Amino acid sequence: MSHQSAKDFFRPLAVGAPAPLREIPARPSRAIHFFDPSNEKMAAKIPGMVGTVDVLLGNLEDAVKADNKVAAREGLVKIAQSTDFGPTQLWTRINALDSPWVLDDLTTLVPAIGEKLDVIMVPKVQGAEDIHYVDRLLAQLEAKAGISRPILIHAILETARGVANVEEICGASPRMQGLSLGPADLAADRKMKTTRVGGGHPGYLVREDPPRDANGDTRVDAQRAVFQQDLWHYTIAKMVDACAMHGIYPYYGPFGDIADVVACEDQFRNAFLLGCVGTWSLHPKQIAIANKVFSPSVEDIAHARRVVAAMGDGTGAVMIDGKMEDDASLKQCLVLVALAEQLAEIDPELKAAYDAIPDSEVDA
Ligand SMILES: CC(=O)SCCNC(=O)CCNC(=O)[C@H](O)C(C)(C)COP(=O)(O)OP(=O)(O)OC[C@H]1O[C@@H](n2cnc3c(N)ncnc32)[C@H](O)[C@@H]1OP(=O)(O)O
Ligand SMILES: O=CC(=O)O
Ligand SMILES: [Mg+2]
Repeated sequence: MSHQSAKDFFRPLAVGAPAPLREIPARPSRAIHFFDPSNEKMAAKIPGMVGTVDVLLGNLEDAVKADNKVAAREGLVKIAQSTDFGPTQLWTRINALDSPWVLDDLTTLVPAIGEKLDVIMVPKVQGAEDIHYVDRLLAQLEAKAGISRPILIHAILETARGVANVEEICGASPRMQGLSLGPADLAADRKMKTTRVGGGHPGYLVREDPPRDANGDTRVDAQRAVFQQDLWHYTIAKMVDACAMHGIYPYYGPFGDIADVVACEDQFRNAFLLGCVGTWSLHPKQIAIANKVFSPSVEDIAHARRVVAAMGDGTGAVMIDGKMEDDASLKQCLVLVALAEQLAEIDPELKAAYDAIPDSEVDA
């Protein structure tokens, strides 16, 4: 394996390409909303969705019919050129690197709309070599088109090899913005015996121990509580650690049961609690769920502010409501407070809710 020297890591990979970023900005991205630019009805709704969602993503890969790949690419160019995205980020998901479409995706999109594209999502990433390929090609295309700032890369974690290589993927380029879990492709690649797009499975469970009868014999046939488990816990946790280590951002991915808004909210919340900053939205009704889940609750912010106020210079230990707080719990509270401040800047409703927290709930 060859190793790049540290001094070369932040050098542009093509003469005339913009300088790589040293830090990936923490921009709100609670929902990455997918649309198919070749679907005229869906595409017509996109300009009206600006400002209602943190990220709009023109999807060119799976879920776009093979016959519509060119129309999707051209549709995205048209929408991007004719829309002012204001505070909303514009992302795209290109086709897989081994597909017949991806080269044209990149060589078309960067010159046409590169100045408006914030992030390119790359599916089915297997290892650092896939990121290096896209990195160099983007630098060449940016240089040729005179793009003023680097387009960032987001990888989908959806192959067993990608999961095994997750740390090297995160650190493969200063363009790396983040990772999303791709539970549908990952399940297929791992040969999991499921048929769903994300979410849980009733067969993946643990069962309460059997009771004993008067003779002390176990009654395995007795009614026993079962607890459904999270199929995605291991991968999400591994992804979160790899992203945190490299200063980039982890996201849950798709939740395919559009009608089950309750389980969708649960899956999103598990990801939020484990450290993810956002998720995908496949249908307009998933945007509100994502925005709610990935914004800290008013109760959490009230508590976090109390801890910050009580902890003074940030050292030592205090008791609040019978619980010990110290430097470490303060740091968790500061994560939530910083996120709330960032979201309040772009979401007036959230700002009003956080501003309405009475001082009496904050003063220790
Ligand atoms: C495993 C993976 O790779 S996941 C990522 C790839 N998958 C995707 O991107 C899927 C994106 N979403 C979709 O294709 C669609 O939402 C579907 C197929 C899931 C459901 O579509 P429909 O059956 O049309 O949904 P529904 O009838 O509820 O749509 C209601 C309205 O919302 C619109 N709509 C649906 N999805 C979207 C969307 N993602 N963005 C914008 N508008 C949408 C519909 O056009 C429809 O408009 P109308 O009221 O003017 O008729
Ligand atoms: O692309 C997403 C997935 O789950 O597969
Ligand atoms: Mg996939």
